[in-house]
Amino acid sequence: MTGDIQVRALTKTFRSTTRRPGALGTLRSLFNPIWVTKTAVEDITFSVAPGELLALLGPNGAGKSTIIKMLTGILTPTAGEARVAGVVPYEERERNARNIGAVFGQRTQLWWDLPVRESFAILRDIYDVPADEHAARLREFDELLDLSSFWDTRVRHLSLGQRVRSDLAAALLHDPPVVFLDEPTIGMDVVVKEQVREFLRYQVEERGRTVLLTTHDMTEVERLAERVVLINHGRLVLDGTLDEIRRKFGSTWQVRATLADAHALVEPWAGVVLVRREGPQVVFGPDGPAAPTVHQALKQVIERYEVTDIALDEAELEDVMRAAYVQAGDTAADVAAAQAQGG
Ligand SMILES: Nc1ncnc2c1ncn2[C@@H]1O[C@H](COP(=O)(O)OP(=O)(O)OP(=O)(O)O)[C@@H](O)[C@H]1O
Repeated sequence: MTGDIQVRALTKTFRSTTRRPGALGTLRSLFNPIWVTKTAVEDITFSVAPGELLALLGPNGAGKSTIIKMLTGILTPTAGEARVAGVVPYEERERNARNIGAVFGQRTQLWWDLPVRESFAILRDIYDVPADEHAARLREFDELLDLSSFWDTRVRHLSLGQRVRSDLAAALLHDPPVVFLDEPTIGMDVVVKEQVREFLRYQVEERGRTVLLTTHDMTEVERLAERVVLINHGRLVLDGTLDEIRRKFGSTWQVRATLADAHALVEPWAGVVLVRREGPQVVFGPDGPAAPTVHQALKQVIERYEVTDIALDEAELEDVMRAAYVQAGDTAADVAAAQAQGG
């Protein structure tokens, strides 16, 4: 089972009408509407390898859902193209549907008035899954998601956590190689969140599924993703591994060391400040744009001092991402402005 996602120069603009102010204006707008164009996704290119989990991140309104809607075949791009497991989703919606599973944390795809297990049976028939395969997969999902404790309950009576676990199982029952998850754990308690993350990790690592995940939860990104794509105002601002992004933007590290000699002379050096000192305990931090990476700093401390213990605190991913948006976003804006001026 393999599936990859290829997105090239993908663009989506929405055209909608807006009203003029006042009652007369509203009336005039009925006969002579004002059209406005909104570019939700602009010239986005990225790919996800088979068996990889990529987190697609960005602030509210950045364009994440619009990208997922094009990849699931719900929307057709204005320009550019996308392929999911070799299929152009908006040209072959049915073929694409067999290759993908999708979970939208904010709404269910299940039949509201039916017990969960009946929804599963309907999906088995829709996707022509052999009965023994269906039963085996359901057993596997039950082990990881504990579905049997509530699968005879009507969907409308499920808690949020139970509902999303059911949605996840429903999305994967036909064994799709590619899975789209739009904020799957939003509003869940920590225990259920962790259960869902374990399930997703299993699906990627053991079942080789390709996953595109959107989330605002940085703990989730840290637990699940190796690579992230950041978008802002519909444009791609960054594509890299978490390590690369931390190295580039995570400048708020601290290195804590215990010196062998409690009275040793300690002085800052290029790009590094002494944050605190209490006897043998010293804490170093980054100083300015020329600061070393956390790994370089660790090495420099060991080279300079005889230490009996050393530890490092990395920046919270949330802070790293904020720095990435600001710095990478500015760079992207500069590049776009230079291109617009023919520079
Ligand atoms: N059908 C539509 N018509 C007009 N504008 C739209 C439509 N769908 C989305 N947009 C606009 O496109 C932009 C991107 O929206 P999108 O839902 O993709 O963002 P998002 O990154 O998923 O945000 P969130 O994190 O809030 O879910 C927004 O400015 C939104 O208002």
